[in-house]
Amino acid sequence: MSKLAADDVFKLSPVMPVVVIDDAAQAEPLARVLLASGIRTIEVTLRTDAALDAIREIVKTAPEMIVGAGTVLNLTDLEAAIEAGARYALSPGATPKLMKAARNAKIPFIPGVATSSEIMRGLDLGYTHFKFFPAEQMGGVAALKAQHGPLPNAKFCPTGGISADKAPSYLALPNVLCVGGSWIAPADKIKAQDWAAIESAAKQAAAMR
Ligand SMILES: O=C(O)C(=O)C[C@H](O)[C@H](O)COP(=O)(O)O
Repeated sequence: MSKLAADDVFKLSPVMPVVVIDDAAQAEPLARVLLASGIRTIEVTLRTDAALDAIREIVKTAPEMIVGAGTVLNLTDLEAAIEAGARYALSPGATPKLMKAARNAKIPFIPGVATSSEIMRGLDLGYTHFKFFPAEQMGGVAALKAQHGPLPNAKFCPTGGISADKAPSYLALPNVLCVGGSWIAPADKIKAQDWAAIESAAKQAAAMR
């Protein structure tokens, strides 16, 4: 399978659903309902014991879904994500060690940043695409607007505290290619298998931009 670029990842969908999956059996129906709603990608956070199995399950049962791994905190997580079949990896932050090593990885790695210095460290190492985390708490739309002046080459997927009503103002910014969030498929709705609620939020998200 050809390697995606970070730019390709950011252009898959205006909204990247960030999910916490407790039971890998929920992965296939979740991927199916997102695909049917027009969402082609999903970020499975490596926060649960079931996460890697959930990624494997999606790769096997819903191959049209482009699955990424979130909460990739170190090289061990990155290797595990690649082994499970993730097509990209994201982190809430990034250590210099992880950013340096991940440049040669088989999948694109998207570091998390919250300040100008963190963005500049990433740019120095050749990264241009970043997760802005936690977006709302770190200044939201106004902060990203301010970063665009001095750092126009940095592109962002803001994530953290974003909801359906807040997403459009992020997506209108020139340095934002997509937004991430758990509001499309929150953990309680996945657990309850409330696919109808997830479908309705996903359809609304797919139509944004
Ligand atoms: O686990 C990670 O890799 C993260 O970076 C954290 C998630 O992106 C946020 O937890 C998004 O969640 P909401 O704020 O509920 O939309």
